[in-house]
Amino acid sequence: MEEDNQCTKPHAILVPLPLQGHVIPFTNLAVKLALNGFTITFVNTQYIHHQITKSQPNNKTEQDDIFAAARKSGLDIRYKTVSDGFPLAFNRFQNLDQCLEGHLHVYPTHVDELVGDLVQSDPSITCFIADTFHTWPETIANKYNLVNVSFWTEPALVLSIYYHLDLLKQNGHFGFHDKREDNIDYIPGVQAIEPKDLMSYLQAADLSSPMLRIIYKAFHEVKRADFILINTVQELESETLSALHEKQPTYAIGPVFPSKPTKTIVATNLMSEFDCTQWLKTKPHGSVLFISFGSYAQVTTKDIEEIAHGLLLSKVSFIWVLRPDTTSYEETNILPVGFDSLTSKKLIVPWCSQIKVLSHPAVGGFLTHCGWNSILESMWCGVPMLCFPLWTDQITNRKLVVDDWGIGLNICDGVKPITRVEVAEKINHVMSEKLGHGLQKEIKNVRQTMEDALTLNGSSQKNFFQFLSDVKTKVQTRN
Ligand SMILES: O=c1ccn([C@@H]2O[C@H](COP(=O)(O)OP(=O)(O)O[C@H]3O[C@H](CO)[C@@H](O)[C@H](O)[C@H]3O)[C@@H](O)[C@H]2O)c(=O)[nH]1
Repeated sequence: MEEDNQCTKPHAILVPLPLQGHVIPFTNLAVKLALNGFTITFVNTQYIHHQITKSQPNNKTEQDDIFAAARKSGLDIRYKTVSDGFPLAFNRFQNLDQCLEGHLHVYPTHVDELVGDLVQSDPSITCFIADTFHTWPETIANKYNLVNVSFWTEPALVLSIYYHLDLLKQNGHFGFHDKREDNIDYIPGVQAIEPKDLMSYLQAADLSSPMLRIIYKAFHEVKRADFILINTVQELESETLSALHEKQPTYAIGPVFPSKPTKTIVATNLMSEFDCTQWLKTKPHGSVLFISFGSYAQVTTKDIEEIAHGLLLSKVSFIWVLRPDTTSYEETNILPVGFDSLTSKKLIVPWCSQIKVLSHPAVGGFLTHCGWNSILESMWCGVPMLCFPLWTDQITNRKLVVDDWGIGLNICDGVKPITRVEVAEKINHVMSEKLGHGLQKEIKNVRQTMEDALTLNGSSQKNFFQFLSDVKTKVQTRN
């Protein structure tokens, strides 16, 4: 019996991109797979592991192994760390290009070595689940005869655009200094989209940046994956998903959250969390605006100043997550003079549990940089958004939120700089019961769609079970 179980129980190695917005959905996926009979070996970089343990309240037993509590609860999740090639003290964000070069050339060698050791010591390992942004999954999966699964942590729309870079190039919308400016209407499953809504990397002038080289390689690589998992919902992006599915087996399994999103048993925070619960308790229903720009995007001091003044003009209560590196790695005093004085209307924190804050009934709006996790969490909590996209997929995600789904507003038109008056106006629109009624109605529908997708017969659950079954078949037929 034991032997049979060993043979049929799939064992997957999971390797997220070493960034907060990727580690969170990967951790949730690990738990979801383990709850459904997988053995998991989860691999974080030593740097990510160090950041997580540093951010934990003292004396927590899971400090050395973030999955210790999950294992105690019966889940078979093992934990490994790997070097990304840089010393722990190296500032990866401040030296982004150097860090990306390392990710292209050094990090894969370490992952390869680790996977080789793991596979040799444990032949039950059959499956390799890596972030789509990694540039080497095919090589490693092939070398060790593992089923190759790509996990995409952004919307299907964004995947589809990267997937069809060749079409964008052929049609002159990408890869040229004088690019076409008309709509892009030839990507399978994607409605006509304006070039200004493309991800920032595809709008950049430098065509040989390390980031673009990663993109070329990663989206060449993904085409050889056996399966693609996407953290989205079928009903929200059905045409795009169908078109992708025609190319490769693609499964929309989102939102990939813990079963109780506000009570996760695995530590993932890279920064220490401030508890906002007591403060929120004192606020009326729907009266608080939450503001966060995710884990690493940077904002100009000028924009911070306009947002700060806009907040004061709007007169709403708010929680603002201002990471110490929000504007730069040197500047710490970024708020306008006078803004920082304590009033009961505002709470400024370096980091908090975003999902806990968004789930609180006092929160009525979210000024967000449009990271995909933030969007999924806001939709799940039924909180309308004010969109302030900064770079990468956030630009394209904004289109989904504002133009396609009608669950958010633009903070500005994206051409002219943001102004405090406009910021205040938009905040009051989103937060007003009357003016924000349309947004609230739409977001309730989206929340229902997500909830339905996660029921036993819902699309995400069915897709997930189909994936489990397909992966098992594939494992059995590996040569
Ligand atoms: O105080 C905070 C702020 C954020 N979060 C969490 O951190 C995650 C942030 O993820 P996301 O909103 O996606 O933003 P980024 O950290 O910027 O994520 C990166 O990864 C995402 C997924 O690939 C992309 O969509 C983004 O553009 C990219 O910047 C979310 O789960 C938040 O709940 C907290 O828990 N507390």
